[in-house]
Amino acid sequence: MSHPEVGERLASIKHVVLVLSGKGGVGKSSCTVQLALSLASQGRKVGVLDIDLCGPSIPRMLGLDGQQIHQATAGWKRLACMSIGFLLPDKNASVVWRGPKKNAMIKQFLTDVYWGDLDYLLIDTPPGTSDEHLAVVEYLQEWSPDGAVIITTPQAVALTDVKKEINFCHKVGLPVLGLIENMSGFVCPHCSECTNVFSTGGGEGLAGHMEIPFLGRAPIDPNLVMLLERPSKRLLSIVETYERCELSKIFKGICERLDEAL
Ligand SMILES: Nc1ncnc2c1ncn2[C@@H]1O[C@H](COP(=O)(O)OP(=O)(O)OP(=O)(O)O)[C@@H](O)[C@H]1O
Ligand code: SF4
Repeated sequence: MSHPEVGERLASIKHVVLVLSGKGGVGKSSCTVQLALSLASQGRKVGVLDIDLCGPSIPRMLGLDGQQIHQATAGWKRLACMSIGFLLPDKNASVVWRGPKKNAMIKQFLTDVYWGDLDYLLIDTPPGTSDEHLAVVEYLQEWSPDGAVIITTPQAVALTDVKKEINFCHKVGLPVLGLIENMSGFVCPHCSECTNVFSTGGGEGLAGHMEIPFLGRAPIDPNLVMLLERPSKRLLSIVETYERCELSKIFKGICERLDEAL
């Protein structure tokens, strides 16, 4: 089915990138947020669309829980966000919907939200391949999204699911822009010794094997947890706080490689 209204609404957006993960809890939403913060701190206009309808975490991570405002502009910096989390009566409300209702919600997000000019629209998805993925891929089909970034942790059990995710992308004709290995070791804040809690290098090996770009590896960083658990109430001040976090240097490199892949 044709969806020209989606194309019209997204016409002023340069790049649309989906963020996917095979398994839950590997840090997909926090990597989406870090990509957004990193791009915003480089002066890009960034929007984040959260289509993890049953577990939206982007509003909480950006400190927007319970707020109506979901866009902030300061000078050249611009960060916008849309999530079902803004539409629920409270943060403990659960969404128990079948496929057609989820599809309708995603279509509404893609046709009704006015983003204005954006350099990047990052779409955070649920783990695995579900109704939400099929819906977003179908609605974006004619408009041709740039592709997908896949998040994994280094251990074998997560990597098996990543192969499935890559195969899904191939099946639906979604280019894989690259892979990020998250939670790749823990750097001790006292002695800077790196302990490979979940082993390391598995993501890079898999990327080589599947012939997709490896965007980089991000270690476990307690400062990120603090940043995302207690974000500032001003949307753009989280960009400034993140710039002081060690992980921001790593994500700067990841964003540069993402730019190259685009
Ligand atoms: N590199 C990291 N360093 C420290 N904590 C991290 C890192 N990456 C993710 N986390 C933490 O791990 C938890 C899970 O991350 P997140 O919610 O991003 O995972 P997810 O893959 O999106 O989960 P879901 O399956 O619910 O969509 C969060 O509390 C997050 O702050
Ligand atoms: S040396 Fe080992 S135990 Fe000591 S602070 Fe570093 S990681 Fe922790």
